Amino acid sequence: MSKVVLGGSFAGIGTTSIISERRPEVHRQMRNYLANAFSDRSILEQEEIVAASVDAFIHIAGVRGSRKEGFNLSKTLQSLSFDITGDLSFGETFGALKSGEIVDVLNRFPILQKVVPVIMGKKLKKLTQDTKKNEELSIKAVESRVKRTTDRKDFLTRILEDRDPSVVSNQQIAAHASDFVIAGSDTTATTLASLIYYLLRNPRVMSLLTEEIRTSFQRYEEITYNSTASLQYLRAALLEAMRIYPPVPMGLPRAVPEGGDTVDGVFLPGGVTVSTNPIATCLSNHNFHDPWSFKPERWIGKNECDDLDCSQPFSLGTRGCMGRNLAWLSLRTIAVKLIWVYDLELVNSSMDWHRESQMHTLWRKPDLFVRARNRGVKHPLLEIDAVQ
Ligand code: HEM
Repeated sequence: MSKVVLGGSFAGIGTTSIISERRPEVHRQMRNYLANAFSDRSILEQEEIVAASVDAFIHIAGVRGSRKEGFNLSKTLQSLSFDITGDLSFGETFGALKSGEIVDVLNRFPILQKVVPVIMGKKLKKLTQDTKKNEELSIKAVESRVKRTTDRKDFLTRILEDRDPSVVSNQQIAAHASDFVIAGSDTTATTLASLIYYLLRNPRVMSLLTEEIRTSFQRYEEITYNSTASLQYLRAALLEAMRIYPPVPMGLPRAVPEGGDTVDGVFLPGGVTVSTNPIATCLSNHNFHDPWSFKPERWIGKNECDDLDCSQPFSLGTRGCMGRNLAWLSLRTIAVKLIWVYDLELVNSSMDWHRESQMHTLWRKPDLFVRARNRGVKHPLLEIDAVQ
């Protein structure tokens, strides 16, 4: 059984959701009726919606990143992942990338205000504290998506297809939808920020990954979920980024079942809360050789030095991440498109971004200013005169 982990929406108005629901049987039912929205088939259908936001991000990276002062990659990735999860969950984009302001998103979707200030810091909290709206706006967004006749393939497509409205209300769907944004946006943005930071601090690794990416594709349009699946060094670099900087850094609480149980040779009475701390397991030299070094090679071929199973960024078991297919779609296509088009450079090369990060349930990530220079790719998307 799990406690509320990354927030959990709507509990205040009597609706539990996939993250906040604690009764195993009810939670299992929820997972069953949501599973279809996250299947491999659904991910392929959702790819077009995801790609629209990724392409907007690639354009913006070129416009803003070509300046001497660079652009804040960490914040822009946060906006991108908000737009992707919002678009899939509520049937409309939040527009965070274009407006450059996550505050606008929060005013439209106040349910997110509970968790986002944890991630983004006090300044944001102050900007949004006057908004007294409640969950109604999220429900309205779902209702309007339910009424609309559309052939767009988002999470709601499958959820609505499979639902019995007498069992799963619009309010229930809105609660899940808010959870998807909370669970899927910061985690994806964090992994990519960690990846790019560590690549820029490790030129050898960056050059191997760049070689793999640039020799695999002739045209931008070839970069897809399926075509990036065979990139072994990319997969390894992403796994290493999630090991060295776990996107969900807190120990996820689990209750020992009634009657007690034995964990690692120690008997624990029922009801006791246990957890495994990802930072401790991923950065312990008992589990990983030279744990503070960024070495994608750990994840390739035979490895007798590391206990790779100690890094479980998506967790395991009945509460493990439902969105991992979607996460891989975003992680792979964003990283590949960025590196295929641009040569990247840290603006402040002496900054220790990892050391300056703070953990407040999730990560409070410092700014990460990066320059992005087009290596000579010609594509209408990359013309620097439209969106800024
Ligand atoms: C790199 C990206 C991601 C990472 C590292 C990640 C990690 C996790 C972790 C560790 C959990 C487990 C919580 C627990 O065991 O209690 C979780 C749960 C969950 N994740 Fe993800 N996640 C990612 C992306 C996504 C995305 C893109 C979505 C969908 C929009 C998503 C949806 C969910 C949901 C719905 C749950 C709750 C599952 C349940 O309680 O049954 N995640 N995620």
